[in-house]
Amino acid sequence: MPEIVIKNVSFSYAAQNARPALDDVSLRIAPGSFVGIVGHTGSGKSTLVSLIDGLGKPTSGQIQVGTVTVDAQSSPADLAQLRRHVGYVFQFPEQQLFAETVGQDIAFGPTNLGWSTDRVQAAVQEALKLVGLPAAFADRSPFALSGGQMRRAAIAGVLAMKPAILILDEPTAGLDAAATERLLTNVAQLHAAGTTILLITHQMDQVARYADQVVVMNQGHLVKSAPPREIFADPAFLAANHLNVPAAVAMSHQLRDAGVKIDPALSIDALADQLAAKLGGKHGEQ
Ligand SMILES: Nc1ncnc2c1ncn2[C@@H]1O[C@H](COP(=O)(O)OP(=O)(O)OP(=O)(O)O)[C@@H](O)[C@H]1O
Repeated sequence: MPEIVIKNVSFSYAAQNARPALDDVSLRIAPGSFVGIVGHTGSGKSTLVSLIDGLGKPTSGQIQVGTVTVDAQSSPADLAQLRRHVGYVFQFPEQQLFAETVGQDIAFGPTNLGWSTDRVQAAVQEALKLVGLPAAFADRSPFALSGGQMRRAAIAGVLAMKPAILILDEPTAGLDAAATERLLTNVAQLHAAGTTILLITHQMDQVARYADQVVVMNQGHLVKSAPPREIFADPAFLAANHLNVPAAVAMSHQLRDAGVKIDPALSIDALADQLAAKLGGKHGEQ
């Protein structure tokens, strides 16, 4: 499983840009981590993950994924090497569905990797299972599915290539509560099976529930990389970085850390009571 090491990476979209999209970012992500990447709009989250996927090269600094290292001098072929390890689910991935059937769509990536027909077909079926779609959906038109099902079919196309690192850019945007829950459960299962997850989100409850490391971006800078308990425990830091963490989310995270299973239907008062009982009753004073 590859480690990700980002060393002093800066990136500008255009030389005349007053402010680089990424400014001297350094970060280490251990294999098998679940990383939540958060920050205000335009803070550099998508730019950061797109460089990890080799979609561009750093203006300065280095990105290492496993044994592959890229920098400002790297060739397109070097950048493509990064992609061997990484699957990138773009925002609204269903907009990229194009084939006549779901099966053909999912098969596109594995076929491009040069896999045999049998291996591709097995990967298609496995990917459908991973996202919880019935095997028979392989023969359906992707455009005859619900919005949530289309999203899952598109994600299956990325999973079929069996990436060791999975990037998800706001994967639940526009989904209802049930579809959100199903999708995040799938992602948690992939993580449990060893996949490194990089989740860009504005939903702090998703970070609280799943992430073991939170990367906070602000105006192209990486301002902090730490476990959620550290990030959520500092209201001044949260406010300074425009992170809206409802009290219930912060509390539910502390309870998760303390080993308590959270009932999502609990009111904030009930959560506060549980937290006080578990952690010694100090919470209400903060
Ligand atoms: N293709 C592009 N060309 C020029 N500038 C860009 C391009 N994409 C992003 N930027 C700029 O780079 C900066 C970082 O953008 P980025 O998309 O990485 O932020 P983000 O944190 O992912 O934002 P959001 O939460 O809105 O998706 C912003 O100032 C943005 O305007």
